[in-house]
Amino acid sequence: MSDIKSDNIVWHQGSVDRKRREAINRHRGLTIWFTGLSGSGKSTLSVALEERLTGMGCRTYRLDGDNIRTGLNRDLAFSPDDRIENIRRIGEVASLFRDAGIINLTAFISPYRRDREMARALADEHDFVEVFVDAPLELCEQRDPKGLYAKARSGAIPNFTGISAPYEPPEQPEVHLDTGTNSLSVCVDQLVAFLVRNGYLEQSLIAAAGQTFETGA
Ligand SMILES: Nc1ncnc2c1ncn2[C@@H]1O[C@H](COP(=O)(O)OS(=O)(=O)O)[C@@H](OP(=O)(O)O)[C@H]1O
Ligand SMILES: Nc1ncnc2c1ncn2[C@@H]1O[C@H](COP(=O)(O)OP(=O)(O)O)[C@@H](O)[C@H]1O
Repeated sequence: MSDIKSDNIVWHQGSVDRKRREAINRHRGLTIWFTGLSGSGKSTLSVALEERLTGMGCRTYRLDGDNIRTGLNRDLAFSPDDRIENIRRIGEVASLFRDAGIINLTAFISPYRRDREMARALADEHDFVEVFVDAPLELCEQRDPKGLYAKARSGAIPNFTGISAPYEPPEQPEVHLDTGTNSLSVCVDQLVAFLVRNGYLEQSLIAAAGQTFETGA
């Protein structure tokens, strides 16, 4: 890649590859990328979907904005440049998890379309499922699970998404969830149905969990 700062970097290939890891896991490495306003339901959904997938015997890992910002990305705040770098790093981390054969669920506002597309571009086709967690700003503000909208309205938090910073909704997400109207369990069922319908989950995993799904549209 042209933007690598160092010369003399030579890729080192191991002997265990992604295919072998995936064969053991009985599913592909996959990124499920949740995007939406604060309070739209990204964290809640990713936790619930991870619970469901783990119940089927899938290997999963959840990457959540608030958590990652206490560690790997603790040097980043919420300026446009910092958000771009936040999502660039998460795109790379998600790529590592795919290579590990793990279903990774990312819950970041990821407000810029271009950055989400950059994260997608690191994945093979079909290995990146963008989920638009859609709830109207007014509802997110009513929910205000962490009291951040109130702080943002009072001016205590600058650059707050939806109030004083932009959010660019996906144009063609693989899954569009209306969390303003539908319950959490309906949304999780929609997600699982999408994964089954599109061949991400083997029938044997689903059968082992004793679950049945309506996979129609
Ligand atoms: N200014 C501002 N704007 C938006 N959100 C803010 C801000 N300051 C702090 N928070 C809290 O940080 C969480 C969003 O972090 P992300 O890493 O997902 O943001 S981004 O993708 O870089 O835009 C977000 O979490 P969620 O509510 O889960 O979305 C907030 O808890
Ligand atoms: N269908 C739904 N999916 C996800 N969350 C929902 C849904 N309906 C209501 N909620 C509620 O909305 C809030 C979403 O908060 P959270 O998951 O922290 O959002 P985000 O991670 O996008 O900031 C929670 O209080 C959750 O219980």
